[in-house]
Amino acid sequence: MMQQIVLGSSSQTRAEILRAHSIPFIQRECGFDEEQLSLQNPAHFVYHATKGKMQSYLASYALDRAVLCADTVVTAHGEILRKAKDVEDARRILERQSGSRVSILTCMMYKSAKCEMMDLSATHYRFKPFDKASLEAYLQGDEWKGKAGACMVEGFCKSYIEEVVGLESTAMGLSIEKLIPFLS
Ligand SMILES: Nc1nc2c(ncn2[C@@H]2O[C@H](COP(=O)(O)OP(=O)(O)OP(=O)(O)O)[C@@H](O)[C@H]2O)c(=O)[nH]1
Repeated sequence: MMQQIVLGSSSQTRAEILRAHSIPFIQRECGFDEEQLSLQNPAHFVYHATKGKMQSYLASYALDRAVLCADTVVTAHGEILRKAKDVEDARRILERQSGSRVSILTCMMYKSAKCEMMDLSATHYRFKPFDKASLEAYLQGDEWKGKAGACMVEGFCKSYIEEVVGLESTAMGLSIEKLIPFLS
């Protein structure tokens, strides 16, 4: 029986990925504010955000269970695209990705009494131009909220994928295939 871990993240997507792989977990917030980071390099950003989340978690909780933290950003045209502030911001962020090459970077840090693991992976897409009416319909809903780049590679973006290099799980926020070997 796999040991229960702590998902140190409020992300529903990450929780769904763990559930889909039958990994027992409880979810705890880390309370780290990424807004304090002013890093332009996306890899540096997700690394320091994940490190901050892990440090914040360990300052609040004992290591009674293994803990997993992660951070994800989208980049397009050299710009880091994070979570949209409102629907206008979501429209701007998604239009930057339409018909473009987009990379989604996820950093994960896992710490247990036995081992520590850090993984930083990227998944690269080339999207066809987004259909304007479909984009507006997507923006009228709530699915884009709380998601890096307002995008859903398994949802709205899926039909526009012309090329992909990397794991879908990385693009969704948790490179699960890289984590599983470390789980007891
Ligand atoms: N469903 C889905 N979620 C995505 C996709 N891309 C990014 N996300 C989610 O977007 C969020 C990125 O924001 P983060 O700051 O890394 O994490 P968070 O959701 O704020 O949660 P914390 O770990 O508590 O900070 C995560 O929840 C990712 O799982 C995607 O293509 N599909």
